[in-house]
Amino acid sequence: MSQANRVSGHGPTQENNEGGRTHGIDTASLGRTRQSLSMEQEETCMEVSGLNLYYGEKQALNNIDLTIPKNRVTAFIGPSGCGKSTLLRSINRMNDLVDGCRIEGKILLDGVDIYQRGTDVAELRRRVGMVFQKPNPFPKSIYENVAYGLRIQGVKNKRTLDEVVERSLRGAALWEEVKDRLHESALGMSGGQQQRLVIARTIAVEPEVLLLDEPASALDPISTLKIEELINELKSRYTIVIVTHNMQQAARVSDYTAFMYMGDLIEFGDTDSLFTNPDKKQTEDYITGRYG
Ligand SMILES: Nc1ncnc2c1ncn2[C@@H]1O[C@H](COP(=O)(O)OP(=O)(O)OP(=O)(O)O)[C@@H](O)[C@H]1O
Repeated sequence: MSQANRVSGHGPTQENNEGGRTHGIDTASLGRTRQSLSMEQEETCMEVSGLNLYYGEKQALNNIDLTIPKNRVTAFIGPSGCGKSTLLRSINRMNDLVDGCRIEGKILLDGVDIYQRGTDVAELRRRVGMVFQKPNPFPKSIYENVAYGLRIQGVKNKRTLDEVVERSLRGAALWEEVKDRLHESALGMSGGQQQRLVIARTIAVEPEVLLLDEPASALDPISTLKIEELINELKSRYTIVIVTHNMQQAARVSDYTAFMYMGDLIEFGDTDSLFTNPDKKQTEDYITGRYG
């Protein structure tokens, strides 16, 4: 058992690890070198505490407590309807836009409750950017898509805009593919390129956190791989939270994983431990494909 599998909070007794390949998830072929992870050693980026969320009468999240570590990738997994997207959208208050949605509890960003009265929600969404399942570039040029957030902030200087556009496109691993057609419509790009463009647009305004809601589920396998590689590169600069239906993907890209079921956070831990030696029976049933 690796060091990563001995992190506190996971019982050592379950006999379910067969030489690195457990529950159908091949943790030995994660495509990157795992470092030993322990929440005790992580810097906190965000802290969710006592979060209850209701859509009208229906409660969708039940008393969620979760610490999101800085400059790591945290994955939310669980069967359809368990509340992954709802929790993700709570982290930058996207649920404010849903009629009848009500929350109790706190979500701290750098120690400050994002739900406290007087929070500048537009500024919060700049700091906590979001990328959705379906790429949603604006019907504008590639350049203008990336420059959009700065233009909204009133930046007019061409040199500044050029620099940010190039830096963001490089950051999203897209520059080489588009540098000769920056002024062509973004709608002419492939789906995978569009999704990386949306990531470039999001990082152009220098967020601290990137929320990714199934960012590769509408993409082909090669584009998916590019997004996964990009996530691995971006985490040195950003805290990333990803919702994914794909457990292999969660195992490949994330450092920490939260397993949710029917609005509850069942288990949270470092990804290797959660997939190879889960604490809870419900987690084990899910990752072995018994439901979901
Ligand atoms: N806008 C909404 N209004 C009412 N109920 C909603 C709304 N959005 C989600 N729900 C309900 O909240 C629960 C959690 O939904 P959510 O989309 O967060 O789950 P999920 O785990 O992300 O699901 P999936 O994997 O299918 O996307 C579900 O019962 C869903 O029907």
